[in-house]
Amino acid sequence: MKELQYINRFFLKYKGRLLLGLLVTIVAAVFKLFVPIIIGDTVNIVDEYIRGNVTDLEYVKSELIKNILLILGTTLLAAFFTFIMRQTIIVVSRYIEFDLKNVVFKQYERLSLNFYKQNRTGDLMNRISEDVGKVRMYAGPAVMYSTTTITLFIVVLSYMFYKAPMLTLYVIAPLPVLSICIYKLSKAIHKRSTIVQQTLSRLTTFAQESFSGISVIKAYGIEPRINNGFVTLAETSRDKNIDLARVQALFFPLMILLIGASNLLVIYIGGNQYINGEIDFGTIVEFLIYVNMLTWPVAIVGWVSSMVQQAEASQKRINEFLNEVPAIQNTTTKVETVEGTIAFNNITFTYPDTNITALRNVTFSVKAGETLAIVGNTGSGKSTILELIGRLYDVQRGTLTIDGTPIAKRNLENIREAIGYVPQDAFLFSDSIKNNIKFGKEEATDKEVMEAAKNAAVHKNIVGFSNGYDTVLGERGISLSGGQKQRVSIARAIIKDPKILLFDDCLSAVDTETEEEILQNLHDISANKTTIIVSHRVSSAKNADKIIVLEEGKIIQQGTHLELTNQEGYYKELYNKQLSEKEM
Ligand SMILES: Nc1ncnc2c1ncn2[C@@H]1O[C@H](COP(=O)(O)OP(=O)(O)OP(=O)(O)O)[C@@H](O)[C@H]1O
Repeated sequence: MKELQYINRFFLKYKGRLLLGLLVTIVAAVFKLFVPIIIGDTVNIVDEYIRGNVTDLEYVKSELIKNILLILGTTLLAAFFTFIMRQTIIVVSRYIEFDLKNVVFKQYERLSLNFYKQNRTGDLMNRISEDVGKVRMYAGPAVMYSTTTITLFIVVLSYMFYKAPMLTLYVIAPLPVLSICIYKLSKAIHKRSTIVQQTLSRLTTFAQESFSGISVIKAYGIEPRINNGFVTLAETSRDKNIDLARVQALFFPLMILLIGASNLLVIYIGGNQYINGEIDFGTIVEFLIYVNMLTWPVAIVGWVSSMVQQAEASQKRINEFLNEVPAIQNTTTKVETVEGTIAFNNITFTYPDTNITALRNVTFSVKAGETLAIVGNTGSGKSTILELIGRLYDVQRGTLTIDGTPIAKRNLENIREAIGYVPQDAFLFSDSIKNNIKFGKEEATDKEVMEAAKNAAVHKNIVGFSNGYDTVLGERGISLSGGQKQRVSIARAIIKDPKILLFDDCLSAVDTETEEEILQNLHDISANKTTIIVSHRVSSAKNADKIIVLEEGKIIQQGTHLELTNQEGYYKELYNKQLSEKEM
């Protein structure tokens, strides 16, 4: 229960509703007690009449009608309180589920990129849905059933002992056996359902990947192989489900068996006591109802304890993530304006998860409003520089300053607000093109969206679609070409009107003419912005105020286009190569 202590804060938050729920549960249990008493009383009246102790038929009839009305009234009240009980306790558990999901999601958002490298998406999804769901079962049904059981037990058993102590001892004897059996059965069911869940998730992942990669599967003609893979997984899933169903099928027969045993005891022992004149006939009937009333709560003790165990395991998994401290911390809440001067001073950076040293003693600076281009072979560390500026990772050796202050000492939120980042793989959401662009500025007007799209040279493509800017992208909509995606992603950065623009090789999929158009537009837009363009093309770099050339994490050349084309080296070679390709 140590891990589940985390949930106490939510119990405290909803204490009013919860207390009301518990109170109503107790009242509902007390009302349930009255029905068997009235039934017992009714049977006794009839018994007395049959035995000739009471002869006034009218009196018997009126007593019976009175009792029927009482039973009806009490049952209705018990039902009403049971309804209120569910409305309070179960509703509270839904609130707690909602709160917990939000807490986990917020924590996911706070965690750094490294965390996402170390944990699989499926696992993150499971903890926020499956595990939270299991904890809800503890916060709602487990609390409700435990309260019902405890109250019923105290109320019903005390009354039973008061009415017929010996008979009570006999009839409750099978109940602990029932509870232990159900507990063992619940554990076996839990074990099997975990396996069923795992096989199901493997099956879903397989199907999902097959659908995403359907074009590759068809192009390679490997449908039969994929089909066989699916059938094998489906067979395993079927077998595990059958295994689970077999154990589940034992649950009700076992309950019926043990209730039957208790009923027999009531009839046999109670019958003997009635014959001996120790109890009246109504008590036997009353006890029969009580035994059946107690069986379900007893069975539930086993079920609830297995539910609590599962919730404990799930909360432990959730706590693991909640206790994770984000690698990147915001050290100040002071609101700061960002001018955009960026300086790398002797920075060496190694990725913590792979131990790959991506940058070695890198030193350069860009003044606010200037444009810097970074060129270099693939894997030379270009993207890493942009990631450090966005503080997706913290610098380990050397210093990175923004406007002269080390980046770690600046307000992280302000830094990120000041950056418009276009990643190498443009990511667009399954939403309209307009909303994808507005992602950069939520309150942007349609005119601003169009303006940004024009500057990113994608407006003409968008208006060519039948739904224009409302065209939905992704699974349920159309897919854009690589170049179109890149340009929508550029529009998203432009609309933000940030102080720092970071373009990570985001013109690679557009033709040189469109590239030229976008660069021309950027030139106007970025007049007062610091712009860093990562590219493999000299055409993207040539107009920059400064160009740096990276090789295996080191700066091997830096200067302007003119300076670099006038010296032997990587840049000049690249320039000549791309020039001759263009002429061909
Ligand atoms: N998130 C990461 N975790 C671990 N290693 C990484 C990560 N990103 C990049 N690397 C490694 O760091 C090195 C530099 O990568 P980087 O992406 O900065 O190169 P790049 O110059 O941008 O390459 P490209 O032009 O192909 O995009 C590579 O060896 C790469 O394998």
